[in-house]
Amino acid sequence: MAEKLEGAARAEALTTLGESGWAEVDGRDAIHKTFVFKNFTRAFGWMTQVAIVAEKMDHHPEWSNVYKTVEVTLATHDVDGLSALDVTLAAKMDRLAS
Ligand SMILES: C[C@H](O)[C@H](O)[C@H]1CNC2=NC(N)=NC(=O)C2=N1
Repeated sequence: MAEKLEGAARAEALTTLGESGWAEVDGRDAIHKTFVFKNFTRAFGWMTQVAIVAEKMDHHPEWSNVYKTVEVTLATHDVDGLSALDVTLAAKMDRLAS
């Protein structure tokens, strides 16, 4: 079971994530980022790669896709907030998009 990210560890993680465009969601302990790709094929290809990573982690994004844009929200439902799993998945998403 994941542990809820709190205190200094949470603040530090949010600072680092903020540098790559992740922001806290209003009214919910979750993070959000908008990924914009060159075209639909790139966006969907990235989603496919992320889906495999997410399934291996047993940690799944909330996301939607319109053409070349993917809106992503990450949270850990089991703890009703953020955990290290969200930080790890966010970093993997960034790396696969770069
Ligand atoms: C039973 C299963 O391991 C859990 O429901 C997993 C699946 N994927 C998950 N994904 C996310 N984002 N949060 C969770 O708490 C979560 N829990």
